[in-house]
This record gives sequence, C-alpha cells and structure tokens, in this order.
Amino acid sequence: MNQSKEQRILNFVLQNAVRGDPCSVMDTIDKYCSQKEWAMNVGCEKGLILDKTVEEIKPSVVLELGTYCGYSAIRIARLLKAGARLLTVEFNPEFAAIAKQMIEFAGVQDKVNILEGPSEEIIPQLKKKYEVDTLDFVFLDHWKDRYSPDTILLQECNLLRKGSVLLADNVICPGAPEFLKYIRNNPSFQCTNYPAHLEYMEVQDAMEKAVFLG
Ligand SMILES: Cc1ccc(Cc2cc(O)c(O)c(C(=O)NC/C=C/[C@H]3O[C@@H](n4cnc5c(N)ncnc54)[C@H](O)[C@@H]3O)c2)cc1
Ligand SMILES: [Mg+2]
Repeated sequence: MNQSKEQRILNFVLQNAVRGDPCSVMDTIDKYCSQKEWAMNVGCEKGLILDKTVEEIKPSVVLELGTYCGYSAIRIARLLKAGARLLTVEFNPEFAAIAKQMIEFAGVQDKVNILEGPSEEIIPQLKKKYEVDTLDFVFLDHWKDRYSPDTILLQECNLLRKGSVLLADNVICPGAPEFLKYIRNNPSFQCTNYPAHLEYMEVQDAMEKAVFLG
C-alpha cells in the first residue's frame, strides 16, 4: 500500500534530522514541505509568532487542538520550562501515530501528551481525566469551523482563567470567519491580529491572539 504524505514527511525526518534536536526536526520538516510536498504545519514564519507567544506567557499547562504531524507540538514543547506540559488533541489515528514518532524523535516526549479523539469529547474530560485545573495557553489549529464551538466549550468547562491566552492559526487562509466574529465581539476577550503568510506559500494569512479577561 503506498505511503501517505505524512509518512513520507516522518521518514524524511528520521533519515535527515538529528535525533533529540527539536530545531533540527522543525527545520527538516520545513525543508521537506517547502521543497517537496506542501503540508499544513504552522511553518517557520507563523512559528516565530507562536514562539514569542509561548516565551511571553511561560505557560505551565498548554492545550493544542489539531496535532497533525506534531510540528507545532515540538515547536511549543521545546520552549516549555521544567515540569510544564503540553496536551495535544488529534482524532485521526494515523496522524496521531506519526506525531508520536515525530515527538519522540525530537526528544520532547516527556513534556507532551497526545490525546487521541475529537476535541469536543476530550475538552470536557480535561479536568477529571487529565488533571487540568485551568489552561494557560491554547493553540487552535484544527478544523476551522471548530474554533468557536471549542472556545465556547472551554469556557463552559471552566478551563480558562483571567489571562488565559488563545492563539488561532489560519484566521485568513483557510479562514475562520465565525471564530473571528465571535471572539472580536466578545467583551471577555482582548484580541490582537498578527498578519503573516500561509506556510510555505506567498499567500496572506494571519494568527489571532485572544486573552481571556475572566
Ligand atoms: C482552501 C484551503 C485549504 C487548505 C489550506 C491550507 C491550510 C493551512 C493550515 O495551516 C491549516 O491548519 C489547514 C487546515 O485545514 N487545518 C486543519 C487541521 C486539521 C488537523 O487537526 C485534526 N482535527 C481536526 N478537527 C479535529 C477535532 N475536532 N478534534 C481533534 N482533531 C481534529 C485533523 O485530523 C488534522 O490533523 C489548512 C488553505 C486554504
Ligand atoms: Mg494551520
């Protein structure tokens, strides 16, 4: 059975990146996806916005929605302080398996927990099953029509506290119009837009940061 694109990306990393070196894994994925096969990793330009957000917050508990191949999980985990943890949610078992291997190769597996299943089922389990009190940082990068329902669900499950930060990828391309409408008209969130380009392309995109005001 011929390989998936995600399997080819993983193989390229296993053969060309330096084991235990997260930056080498990220650079190798970026090289493959810009030169050989495009894939929906946040990439290096928007990745820098993600890095700065994580460095600013210094989060202890991070939730990522949409692991895919694990690129942004590695990007986030490499910056986490000792004892901090990233919970990343992925409902496609093939992608979850690829991401697990990618994260282990990068050497950040001790900081990352891949939660397999749909975000709408996992989010309500975070407190009891995954011992989460509140989330310091949430990176949204899954199906774009899930951004606003999951943001509402996070609030309903009391997982946000005053100062919790959401960062959403792709609010321009593919676009998350319903999310932008919801979050920018909601007085409980302070929003900032970060224009950028779609990963590996000269197409306009942007990230939206939303701080929960409690
Ligand atoms: C028209 C067009 C098409 C594509 C692009 C380019 C482009 C650029 C980007 O940066 C993108 O993030 C995307 C994009 O579509 N991302 C969706 C990402 C999904 C991943 O998350 C997983 N997942 C999806 N919903 C859930 C869910 N509820 N619970 C758990 N996991 C979920 C999936 O299993 C995938 O692992 C697309 C630009 C324009
Ligand atoms: Mg994305």
